Amino acid sequence: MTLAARLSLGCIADDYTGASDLANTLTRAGLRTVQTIGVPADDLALPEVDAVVVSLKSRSIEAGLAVSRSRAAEAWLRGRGAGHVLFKICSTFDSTDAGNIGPVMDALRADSGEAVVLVTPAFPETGRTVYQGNLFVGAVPLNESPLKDHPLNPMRDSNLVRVLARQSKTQIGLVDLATVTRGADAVRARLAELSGKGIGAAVIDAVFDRDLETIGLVAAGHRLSVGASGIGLGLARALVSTGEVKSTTASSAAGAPVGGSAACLAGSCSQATLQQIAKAEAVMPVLHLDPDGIITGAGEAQRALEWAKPRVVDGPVLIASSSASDQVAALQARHGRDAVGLAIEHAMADIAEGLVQAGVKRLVVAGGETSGAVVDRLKIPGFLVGVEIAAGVPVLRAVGAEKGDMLLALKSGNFGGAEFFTDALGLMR
Ligand SMILES: Nc1ncnc2c1ncn2[C@@H]1O[C@H](COP(=O)(O)OP(=O)(O)O)[C@@H](O)[C@H]1O
Ligand SMILES: O=C(O)[C@@H](O)C(=O)COP(=O)(O)O
Repeated sequence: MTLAARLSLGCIADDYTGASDLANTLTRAGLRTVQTIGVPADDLALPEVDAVVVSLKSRSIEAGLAVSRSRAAEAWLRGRGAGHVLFKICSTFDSTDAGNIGPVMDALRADSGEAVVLVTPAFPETGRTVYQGNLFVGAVPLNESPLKDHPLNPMRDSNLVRVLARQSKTQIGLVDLATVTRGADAVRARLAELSGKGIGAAVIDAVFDRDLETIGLVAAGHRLSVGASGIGLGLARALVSTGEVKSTTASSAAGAPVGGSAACLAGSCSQATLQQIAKAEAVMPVLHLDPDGIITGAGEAQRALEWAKPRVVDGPVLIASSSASDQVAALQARHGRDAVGLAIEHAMADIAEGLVQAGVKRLVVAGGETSGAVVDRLKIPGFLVGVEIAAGVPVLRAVGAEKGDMLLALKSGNFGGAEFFTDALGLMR
């Protein structure tokens, strides 16, 4: 692997869609960036880069495992010279009280020797803003947004100081918007004050990109931060403005067309994805899987492949497991939340594998956990970032994949406009 003399930014993302969102943001801000799946093998050939985003599937696994995998990624990034490591979490702070943001932050903080960690999931471009420590999704607080019904990480408290305090061993402070608005020195002074009180992490308000630029300037002087693409934007702009990184115009890494057939898989049950599936019905064949059939082992994946194979030769198809929140809740009540999630992810991976064997080379996947299961099954070790389809979702070109050239789009459940599937396929040639 070829890297710049010293990696300017190391990132650990807790899911694969989140990683591609961050890699997209860093690329657009001028950093040469690559997304790897897990810690890359030494023989993975990658171009020279300023930033590496190591993708983990650690958002919804047992906390101890999330900690050990994140620490291994951090050690690898530090070993390549990364002075700053960003732990990329979801812009909707997806995690239960038994969740992993706090434990991973605590472990990375200890490893980094960081006094006080900056934390913000703000990502204004996608409507995620933080005020007085409360996360807003568009116009509503997190606990009133559709995230209250997320299948794996239902978010019922919008106050992130409280949410993080329930997960972390350290006390959590707040840097409010008034302080951020006064500039980097005011933020530094507030952090020093919090640190003096033994507070080990601070949620920082951010409403506009300019707030994230201030935060980025401060964060760049630290060893560790926690947040979504917004703080990535701030860090990237700080690295460019201080001359640490020479800005590079985003190249069209999607490069030459790959051809082959195209397919879409949706495992996200978010309102945005449900709407995108409904729109897709008008323009491509759509198969709705029977989620109960998947769990009771009734050969749903095989049935889906038999349906899809004759159709993909004529044009793209979409296969979806997604259901509305009341049906998700009913299914989980019958079979258990984890069993449902895992069984459907496994079926989606089976379907993706079968589709690729049948000649699919362009694949759109909706859902973070779903994307993780699919990419792992396809044994793709990394991605280069291509053009942006929608905020937070780039076209990705697989590197080092056994199956050869492939283009993917890994869509966070919540991202993209109503016509997302068509928009994506239009840019994936
Ligand atoms: N019909 C369904 N009922 C219950 N759970 C489902 C259904 N379809 C998919 N799932 C599961 O819901 C979870 C969705 O998570 P994810 O793929 O991360 O989407 P998002 O990006 O919206 O968070 C996955 O574990 C998936 O297997
Ligand atoms: O920050 C975000 O919102 C996304 O990058 C993200 O993490 C996506 O997670 P999923 O919604 O589970 O795909």
